[in-house]
Amino acid sequence: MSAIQSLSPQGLYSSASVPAKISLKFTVSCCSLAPSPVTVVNGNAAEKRPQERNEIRLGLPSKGRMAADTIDLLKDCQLSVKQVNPRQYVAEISQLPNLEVWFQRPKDVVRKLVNGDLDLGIVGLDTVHEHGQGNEDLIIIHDALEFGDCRLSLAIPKYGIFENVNSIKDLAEMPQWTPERPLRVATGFTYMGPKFLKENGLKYVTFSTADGALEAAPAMGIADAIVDLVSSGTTLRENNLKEIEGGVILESQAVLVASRKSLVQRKGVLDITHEMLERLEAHLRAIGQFTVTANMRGSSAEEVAERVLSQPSLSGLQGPTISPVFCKRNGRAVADYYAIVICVPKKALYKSVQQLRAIGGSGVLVSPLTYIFDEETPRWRQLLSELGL
Ligand SMILES: Nc1ncnc2c1ncn2[C@@H]1O[C@H](COP(=O)(O)OP(=O)(O)OP(=O)(O)O)[C@@H](O)[C@H]1O
Ligand SMILES: O=P(O)(O)OC[C@H]1O[C@H](OP(=O)(O)OP(=O)(O)O)[C@H](O)[C@@H]1O
Ligand SMILES: [Mg+2]
Repeated sequence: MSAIQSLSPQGLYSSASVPAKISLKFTVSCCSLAPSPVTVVNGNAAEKRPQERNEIRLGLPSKGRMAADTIDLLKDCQLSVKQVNPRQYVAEISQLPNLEVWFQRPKDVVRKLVNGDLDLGIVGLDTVHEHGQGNEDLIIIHDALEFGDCRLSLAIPKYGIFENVNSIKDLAEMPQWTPERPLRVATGFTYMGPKFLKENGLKYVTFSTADGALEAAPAMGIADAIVDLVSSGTTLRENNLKEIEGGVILESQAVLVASRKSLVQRKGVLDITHEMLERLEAHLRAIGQFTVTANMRGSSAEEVAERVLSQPSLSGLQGPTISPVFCKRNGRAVADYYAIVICVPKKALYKSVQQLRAIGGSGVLVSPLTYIFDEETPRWRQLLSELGL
């Protein structure tokens, strides 16, 4: 987990800060980062200042590919978002009283966190970086919610003058780019795109922007390169474009992000954050694991434990649980068999089953795990230390 790093506001190419040799075609659509205005009627605030509200606000994506996955993830954490109809932008989570859920476009979630109109949000890391623009009030609470995986990448055509260009260094060294004929880049990432190219030594660049289907721009002759999100790579491939070495700007997935000010100053935000973090971590840890039980003949629990621990994939989370399985013999309860219970990473399941069999395990049962609650989540400890608490 980390707060947003190395995105200093100086990196933004505003018309005032763009180096003379780089011209920008687009106008960066600018949101006001100042607090919402307060209407004063007869000397009283007619509208509550953001700082004065009592409710805690969580912003979730109202539309797009993140929306459904966010609701599903919360549901899997037993946090069901009650939205009466899809056009209603406010909802609640009955398990978290005093929390209001507000559905907003992902970029507006970030803007409103910065403004103080939201306290917490779930969006892609790319959106946090692009629309947070290095604002130090934003703090990433959970950096890997395991959906919305993609990367922000620079891509160029596979053909023509780019045929042998395979790295960002090659691209920067191309003699074609001059003040009269700069590299033309199409991107919706008007903060991160220019910042990245500048940092990588591209001197003569212009940018244009569009809301979608950017991959068409090079073939249409509108741009030489694009900066856009890539997931499977299909859209790039289908449009004869390629990524190049050093051209990945950011690896992204869904994150839980908060306003540092809210966490520290607004009553209850830290408690709700703790509960959400615990539920998310318990669920996300569990989905990568199976519970495996097996029976094993042995003379004692210790002897069985030694056999189990001799295998590299069978140590479980904190070591195996081994319990005697009793049967009645000559009127006495005796244990010839022991039941072993371990947690196994999903990826290592088959290897673990093979190892269990190799040491005499039989009747192997595999079941999914729903939650793994640890004593305290490392992300919580790290958050407290980042907040200086
Ligand atoms: N191809 C993809 N695969 C996986 N995740 C993606 C992909 N494209 C985008 N994302 C993630 O989903 C987020 C939302 O993307 P989406 O296209 O739904 O909304 P948006 O681009 O913010 O909205 P709009 O296109 O209306 O401006 C992105 O910020 C990114 O984190
Ligand atoms: O690598 P892939 O799996 O092919 O995904 C990448 C595409 O997904 C996103 O587009 P989106 O579907 O959001 O469409 P839009 O940007 O044109 O609205 C992104 O802008 C790329 O175009
Ligand atoms: Mg899109």
